[in-house]
Amino acid sequence: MKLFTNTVYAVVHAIDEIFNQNRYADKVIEKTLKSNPKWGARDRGFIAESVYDMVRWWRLINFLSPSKDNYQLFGTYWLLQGRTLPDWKEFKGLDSDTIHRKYERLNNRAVIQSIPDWLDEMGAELLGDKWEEEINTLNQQAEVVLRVNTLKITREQLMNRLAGEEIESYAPKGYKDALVLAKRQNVFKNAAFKEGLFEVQDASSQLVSAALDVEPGMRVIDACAGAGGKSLHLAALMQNKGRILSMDTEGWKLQNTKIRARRNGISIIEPRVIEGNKTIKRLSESADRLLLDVPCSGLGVLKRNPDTKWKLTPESITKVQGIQEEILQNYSSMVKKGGIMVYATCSILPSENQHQVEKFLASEKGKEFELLEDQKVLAQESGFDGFYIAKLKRKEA
Ligand SMILES: C[S@@+](CC[C@H](N)C(=O)[O-])C[C@H]1O[C@@H](n2cnc3c(N)ncnc32)[C@H](O)[C@@H]1O
Repeated sequence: MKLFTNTVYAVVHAIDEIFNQNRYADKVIEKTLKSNPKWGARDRGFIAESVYDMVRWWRLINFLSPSKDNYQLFGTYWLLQGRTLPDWKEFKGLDSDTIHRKYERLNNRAVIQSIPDWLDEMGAELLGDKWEEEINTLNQQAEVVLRVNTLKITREQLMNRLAGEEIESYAPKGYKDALVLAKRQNVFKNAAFKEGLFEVQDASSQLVSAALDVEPGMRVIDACAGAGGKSLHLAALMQNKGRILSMDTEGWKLQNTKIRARRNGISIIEPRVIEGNKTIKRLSESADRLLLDVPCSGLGVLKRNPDTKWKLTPESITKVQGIQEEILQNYSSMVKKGGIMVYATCSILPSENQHQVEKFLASEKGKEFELLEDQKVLAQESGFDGFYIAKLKRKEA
């Protein structure tokens, strides 16, 4: 593959913004791609993939040929892929054999997997012999998964429509609304997306709304709705009948939910900003179904957001665990007696998952609930993102 100065410059510049200005990789990539409308699909693919890959392998490439110069680091990444470099002055001094020999001699797992030492220790402690395979899987590129908007189209119809545009996909077993694209590509410009026929949502994430067993006509609360991915799915499962209160502490995220609901042809979603405990108290015992898709470390979605591993710290994980605990304690009162509550994270750490549910069930508030089932979705087993989904019932009396 031939390298071009302008697209390599875009990658190097984006890396500088991510690591030196502490910006989110997805936002930086979005801005970079917008900066030059003349780039075609191949250029865009090259930029996005190279930036994500360099972020993913940042510790490893810095170990193999330490440098402050992002061109040199790009060159190391490129050679590590088994590719060759052009004769540019920016790549002077880089030698493929030296880099590969150093790589082959490596025996430190945290460096090989390109993660911080603390994360390797925490993962090994909490996941035992499943950790190595899990982090290995999470270091791979994510597939593009669509969730069919069944309010507008069937999965088969969408598959055929996309195939007509030479976008091949397959229907993964066990995920009834999902389609996986055979080749990674940006589908947000596709007419079918603009018509609201699908959303981009990982297959594991699609298990969350399904676990709530919603029915048309129910009153549902999605208490950490964010941009509304799960709310939209819930609305489709309810055939757009009933009411969904999509709540979040961040009002700007709920604005996105509104836009997406309109595109999806959904009218039953009502966004509501959480302004404090009063908002929650007013909704006491009002929901047939309650979704707590709580903030978490995001360690289950490292494939998609590789920069998470450089932004997280053991302290930030402890902090988010405190928020999860509070949400379980304070928000669970919103579900009616006899109703169902789902607690979900996109984390693979038991400390954010089953340990939280165990702690909740042992507490005074938790005594009113029983655990019906939980799914510990590891990326290595599902092939998709890592998730945790616990389904609890509020006892009748
Ligand atoms: C995992 S994300 C939700 C993703 C969303 N459900 C979706 O499917 O797109 C967690 C959300 O919880 C929100 N959040 C953080 N603290 C909260 C709190 N105390 N109460 C409610 N939401 C909170 C965050 O703003 C974030 O949008």
